[in-house]
Amino acid sequence: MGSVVDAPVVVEGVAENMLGDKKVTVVFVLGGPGSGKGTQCANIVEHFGFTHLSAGDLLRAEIKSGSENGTMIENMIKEGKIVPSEVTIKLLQDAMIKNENDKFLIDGFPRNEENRAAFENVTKISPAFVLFFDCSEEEMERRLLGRNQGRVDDNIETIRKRFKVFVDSSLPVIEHYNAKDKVKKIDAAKPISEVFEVVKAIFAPYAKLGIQLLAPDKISWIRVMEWLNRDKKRTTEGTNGGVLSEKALLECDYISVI
Ligand SMILES: Nc1ncnc2c1ncn2[C@@H]1O[C@H](COP(=O)(O)OP(=O)(O)OP(=O)(O)O)[C@@H](O)[C@H]1O
Ligand SMILES: Nc1ccn([C@@H]2O[C@H](COP(=O)(O)O)[C@@H](O)[C@H]2O)c(=O)n1
Repeated sequence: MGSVVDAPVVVEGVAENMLGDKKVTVVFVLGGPGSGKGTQCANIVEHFGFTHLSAGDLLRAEIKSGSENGTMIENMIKEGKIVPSEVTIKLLQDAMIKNENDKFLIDGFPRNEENRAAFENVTKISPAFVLFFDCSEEEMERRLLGRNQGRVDDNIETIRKRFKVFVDSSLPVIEHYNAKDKVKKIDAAKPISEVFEVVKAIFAPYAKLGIQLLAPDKISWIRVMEWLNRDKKRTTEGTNGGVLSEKALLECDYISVI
């Protein structure tokens, strides 16, 4: 019996974009403060191999790093205001370039129309889709006041300001993508595990398959991985030099999909 490895499934029609020389798939994760974006992103990372980039976390790290923008960013966050786009976009872009992954969850961005337009102009990236965690202010307020992570903006005064910024500036971004049929709205008021069941169904095309080598003497992992990595569509060449589809590969007697 051979060993087990994760292999990606074919994802047809998913938007892929350019970041310098790098092709990436981006999902924007939006929703009000405390709607559960970060919590669900952690689940998606674990199950679907995305890299989570939280705009808020990147800005907080920038404050800690002692950067020249640190004081300005800290003041904006304390007031629940949106930091100028060029600052946040630079942080996101650098993080994507540095990371070897090609699938990113961008959480808490774009926060306003300026964020959105500037990101598209600078990176030429448009999202494959947008996850929108929909939750009442009453529930979000309860969660934020109970979060207990020492955040300077988790106090009732700043929370109210953040709710207003969300309604005035962030909802129009969601409406923009909704008009393009790119929004997947999720009822985020439910318990964490129930929300993730819905998220899971949305990300199903990105699921990883386990593959088991049944006859390691007849087929090597190197050969299988060569086939799977041949190109993005996972069309693969057979040993006879012809073209072997992924379906045929997965039906091969020497391997099984688990
Ligand atoms: N579905 C849920 N039900 C109850 N509590 C939740 C749920 N999802 C997240 N929480 C809790 O609510 C708090 C806020 O969640 P989280 O940090 O994921 O929200 P967020 O949308 O990322 O917030 P922010 O935009 O302020 O960063 C956390 O303490 C988290 O454990
Ligand atoms: N695109 C963004 C994202 C965040 N901010 C600022 O950070 C604060 C916290 O963001 P979270 O996503 O972690 O809740 C937010 O209130 C803004 O002040 C931003 O400016 N631009």
